[in-house]
Amino acid sequence: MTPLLLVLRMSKYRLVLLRHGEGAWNKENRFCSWVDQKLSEEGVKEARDCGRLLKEQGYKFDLVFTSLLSRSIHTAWLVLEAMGQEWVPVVKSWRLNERHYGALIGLNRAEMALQHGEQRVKLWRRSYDITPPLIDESHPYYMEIYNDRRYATCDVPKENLPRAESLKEVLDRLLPYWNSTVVPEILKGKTILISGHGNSCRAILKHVEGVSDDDIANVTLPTGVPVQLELDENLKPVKPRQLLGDQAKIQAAIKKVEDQGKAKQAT
Ligand SMILES: O=C(O)[C@H](O)COP(=O)(O)O
Repeated sequence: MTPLLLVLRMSKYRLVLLRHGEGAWNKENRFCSWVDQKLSEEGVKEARDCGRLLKEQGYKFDLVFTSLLSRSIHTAWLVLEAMGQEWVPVVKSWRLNERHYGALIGLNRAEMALQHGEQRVKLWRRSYDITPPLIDESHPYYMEIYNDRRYATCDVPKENLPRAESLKEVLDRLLPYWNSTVVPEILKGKTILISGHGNSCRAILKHVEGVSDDDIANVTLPTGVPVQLELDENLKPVKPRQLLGDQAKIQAAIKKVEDQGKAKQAT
């Protein structure tokens, strides 16, 4: 490689994406999505460990983005606390929320795989443009979600908030926020942490890395593992994403998330 090309490929910005620590419903293998479940004990530990790891790596954050869901906010707090960087501003938006799983919310993935087949569950979970069945007012969590005060603070009227989303629809609602609010901060040279969700982080990866519609089905993120992106001045990756931490443990955690969609009677 010529020195010029080498310079062109140099990393200018570092960004960390983080799927929140384990939540209570991750443990129970239920689609959690927009239900505001808190972190489990293990999730609290994962977030603290993540903070310690990022501190060891020398990270100094200038700004943190979270969704409106407690598990992403608590994860950000615990990470910053473990790093001794509690003062760093935290900005929240519904546009970073987990994918809206519609009528699947609250259901057990393994039982859904028994009823509908593992392939259907895999398509619901990982395909790019398949929207799960819509939630309606008869759903047990409908009121809890849409009557929550936090959704009266959004930049769209409550009636226009999603009733179910494919990953593509997550990206469609996330991208305006990414372009108007996150990108300008990255371009100012700020080191940013996005404490989001499995599927909001997948949507960002799809966009930033230009992952194809087919290949994004093979991207699964474990809870509490920071994903480091190194970007050039055009915010294009200069190297593959790095999942930080013990690689064997990370691979095992990815497999565990994937296996949540295997058919099994709930115990
Ligand atoms: O919404 C949820 O329950 C999860 O955080 C993401 O679920 P998934 O791994 O089935 O997409």
